[in-house]
Amino acid sequence: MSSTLSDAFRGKRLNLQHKLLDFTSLKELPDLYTWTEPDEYPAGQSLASESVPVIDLDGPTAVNVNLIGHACKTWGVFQVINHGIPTALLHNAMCTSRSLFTLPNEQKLKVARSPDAFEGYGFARISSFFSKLMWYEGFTNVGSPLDHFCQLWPQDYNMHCNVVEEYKKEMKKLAERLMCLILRSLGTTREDIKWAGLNGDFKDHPSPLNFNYYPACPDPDRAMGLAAHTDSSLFTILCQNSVSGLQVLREGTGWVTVPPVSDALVVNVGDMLHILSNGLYPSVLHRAVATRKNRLSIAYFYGLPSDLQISPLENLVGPSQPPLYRSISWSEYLRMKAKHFNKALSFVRV
Ligand SMILES: C=C1C[C@]23C[C@@]1(O)CC[C@H]2[C@@]12CCC[C@@](C)(C(=O)O1)[C@H]2[C@@H]3C(=O)O
Ligand SMILES: O=C(O)CCC(=O)C(=O)O
Ligand SMILES: [Fe+2]
Repeated sequence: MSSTLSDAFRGKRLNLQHKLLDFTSLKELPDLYTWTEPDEYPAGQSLASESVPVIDLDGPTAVNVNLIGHACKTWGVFQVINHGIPTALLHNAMCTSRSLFTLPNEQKLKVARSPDAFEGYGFARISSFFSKLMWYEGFTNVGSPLDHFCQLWPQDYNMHCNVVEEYKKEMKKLAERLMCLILRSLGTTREDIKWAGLNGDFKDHPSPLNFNYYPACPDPDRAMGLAAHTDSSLFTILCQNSVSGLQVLREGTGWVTVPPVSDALVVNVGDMLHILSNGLYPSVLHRAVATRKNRLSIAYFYGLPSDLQISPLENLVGPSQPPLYRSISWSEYLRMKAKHFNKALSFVRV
């Protein structure tokens, strides 16, 4: 990860001074975890006609493009099946994640994210915007996981490193494929976009991986897994285990659950795609609710070369549709997000 990206979080103090809880032994919700933030949004009605689109990537490409465009525009989220990532790899990545979070606290704390750092183990990064803590543990990886994994698993680090490296390689391939489809759905191609690279290869894409763990909660209705937020990425590819907890905000409906579908991956629109599409594909507000069962997810944030300036696509702006956002780099945007959280996009609006 380039230093400019990690700089985004420099000085953003996280509540790491709080003692880590041994979640497994708790029968009641400690006060610090009793979520008191008012929920501004109603719970969604699960109408059969209103479920998050599931897109088969094995289908004819022309269909995918339209379906993907429609899903991005109207939902900001969709699930993909037949995406080409081996089931065994998804399973192994989940096993590595489970193995990480079930290590003793002293072990996990060896790789604790320091207040200024980008990578490592800790509370939800967005904790600093709330007075209460989330029922959550996370681990962020950007470059090679070797240093951290050697400390976590002095014996087995190699196996876990291989899994994570392979997972990131496969995610990158899928992300590039999805990006092409998304660009086509916006009426452009990656050949038309300079930053996509001369050979059509997206170069130097820092794409952080976030391992998320929501331990079984004794009182889930009064706790919060991960509070409502949008991602800063172009889009995020999320692998979730079989425990449901992810919800997206749907205009006119409220919170809608994204049900775990076997072997499917969830794709959600982030703020950089919102800017690139001139607001046509809005980034989706989402959250993870606390549950009575252990829940795991792995988020791959498909980013942009850190210092590259992006602005709304040329073919989407004109005299009748001026650009709604100024040009900005991902590293500058991450800095704004770390400061203004869910209001960051409004600071980029012209
Ligand atoms: C590049 C990143 C995006 C992210 C911050 C991170 O360094 C890795 C974690 C990501 C995450 C996950 C939870 C919500 C979020 C807003 C946060 O604070 O950390 C996102 C960040 C983001 O998308 O801006
Ligand atoms: O765990 C989930 O379902 C959501 C995770 C998430 O939103 C994130 O990592 O940004
Ligand atoms: Fe997210």
